[in-house]
Amino acid sequence: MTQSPQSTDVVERAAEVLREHRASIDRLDAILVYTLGERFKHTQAVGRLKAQHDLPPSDPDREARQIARLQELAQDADLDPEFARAFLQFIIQEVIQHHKKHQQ
Ligand SMILES: O=C(O)C(=O)C[C@]1(C(=O)O)C=C[C@@H](O)C=C1
Repeated sequence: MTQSPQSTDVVERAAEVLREHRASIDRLDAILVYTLGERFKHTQAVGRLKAQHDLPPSDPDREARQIARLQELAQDADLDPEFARAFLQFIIQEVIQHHKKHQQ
């Protein structure tokens, strides 16, 4: 079956909807980046504190509580909890590498 060409109106409306979604995506990406920047400021301070007081870079009990909490939040937010877990784990691994550098 051949498709009938779409009217200019339909094509323009689709382009407008796409533009609107992309504007929201750009705004949310900026929020993510600024939020991560804020988070890393706190974890850098934690890293210095841990180095000063000879505390271990990682705290698996704390991580388990964070992951459980984030997975509940993810469910409420209609986000895949497994994705939320993997994302947090990825960030925490990066933080732990930073903490280790403070201790060298
Ligand atoms: O809370 C800490 O002790 C941290 O070092 C921060 C943080 C995190 O990024 O949230 C990182 C490493 C730990 O294993 C647990 C949590």
